[in-house]
Amino acid sequence: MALSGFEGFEKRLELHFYDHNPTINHQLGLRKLEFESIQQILQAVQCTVVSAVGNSYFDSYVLSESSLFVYPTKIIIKTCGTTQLLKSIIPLIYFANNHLNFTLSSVCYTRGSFIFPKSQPFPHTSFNDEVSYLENTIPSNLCYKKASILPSKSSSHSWHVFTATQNLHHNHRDQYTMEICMTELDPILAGNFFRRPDDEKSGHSAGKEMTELTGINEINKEALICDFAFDPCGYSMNGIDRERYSTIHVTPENGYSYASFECVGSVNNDDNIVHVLRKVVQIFRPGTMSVSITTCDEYNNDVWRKVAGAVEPLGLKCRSCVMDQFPAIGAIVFQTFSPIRRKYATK
Ligand SMILES: C[S@+](CC[C@H](N)C(=O)[O-])C[C@H]1O[C@@H](n2cnc3c(N)ncnc32)[C@H](O)[C@@H]1O
Repeated sequence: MALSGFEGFEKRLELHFYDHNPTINHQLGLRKLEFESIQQILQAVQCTVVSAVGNSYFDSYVLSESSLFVYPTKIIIKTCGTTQLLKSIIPLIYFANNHLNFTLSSVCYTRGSFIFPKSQPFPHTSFNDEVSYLENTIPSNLCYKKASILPSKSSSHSWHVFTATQNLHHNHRDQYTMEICMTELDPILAGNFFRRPDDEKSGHSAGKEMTELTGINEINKEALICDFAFDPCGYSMNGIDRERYSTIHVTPENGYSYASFECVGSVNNDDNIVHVLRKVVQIFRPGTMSVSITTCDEYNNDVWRKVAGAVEPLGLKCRSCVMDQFPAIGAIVFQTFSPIRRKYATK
C-alpha cells in the first residue's frame, strides 16, 4: 500500500481475441488457459487470486486487487492499488497466441482519476505514459486507435480511455457496460465494510455477511455471488448471472473512501440500469459519483437521461455529461453527480 492511503480507483482492460481454430478450441477458448498461465499474468500485474468460480459462459476471479473475467474470446481485468495492470498485456498476448493460436483484435483501457497519482508506478505514472506504453505494446494490426480524457466539472473525476481495434465492425450492438466510481462514501455506510476485531471469520464468511447486511445481494437476486472481506476492512465481490458479470470493490477508509460497481446488461432491458443505479446509490450514498456507459452509438443518445432520471430522485444532481465515440467500441457517455444537499432523500 502507498504511504498516503489505498488507491481505490481501478484500471480496467478489456481485450478481445480472434480464434483461428474455433473447432479445436470448441467453446472454451481462453478459458482453456492453464491456471499457472493466469498466475503468471497476474504476477506481472502484482496481484493474486483470492477466489474463483465459473459457469457455462465464463470464469470469474476475485483478486487481491479487484477482479478478472475470462470468456471464450474476451478477457476483462480490473485492478486497483499500485498494481501495474498494463504489464498483463504482453503475457496475455503470449499465452493466447502460443497456447491457443488466438490473435488480439481489440483493446479498451479505462480508468478514473487516481486519488494518489504520485504513488502509481510506471506505466501508470500519467495517462501519456499509459498511452505510449499501450501503443508500444499492442500489435500493429490494431490500427484504429484513439485516446481521450472525458472531463467533468470535478477535477477528481475524469474518465481516461484508450481504444485500439483491428477493424471498424461493432461486435456487441445490444450490450452496454456500466462503470460507476464513487468517492466520499457516507461514513456510517462505509462502516459496514469494516470487520469486527477478532471476529475469527474467514474472508469468505465475513464477505457474505457484508453482502447481506448492505443489500448488495439485492442488486441482482439471480446472480451467484463470490464475495470476500479483507482485514481489517475492504470488500470485493463478483456476481455471475448467465453470461453477465457484475463486480463491486470497496475501500471504506475515511479520507480516501471509494467504491466501484460495474456490470454488463442488455440495451433491450434498460429498466435494469435504473434498478441497479438506485440500489448502488442507496448502499454507498457517495459525495461524488461518476457513471460511464459504453454501448453502440444509437442507444447512447438517450442513456444519459435514463441515468439522471434514476438517481436524481435520490437527491443527486447531474453536474456534467459528456460523450465521445471510439472506433468499433461505440460511444461512451460519462456523467458525474453529487448530492443537491448533504442529506440524501430516504426513498
Ligand atoms: C482489494 S479491496 C477493494 C479494491 C477496490 N478496487 C477498491 O479499492 O475499492 C481494497 C480495500 O481492502 C483493504 N485491504 C486490506 N487488506 C488488503 C490486501 N491484502 N490487499 C488489498 N487490499 C486490502 C484496503 O485497505 C482497501 O480498503
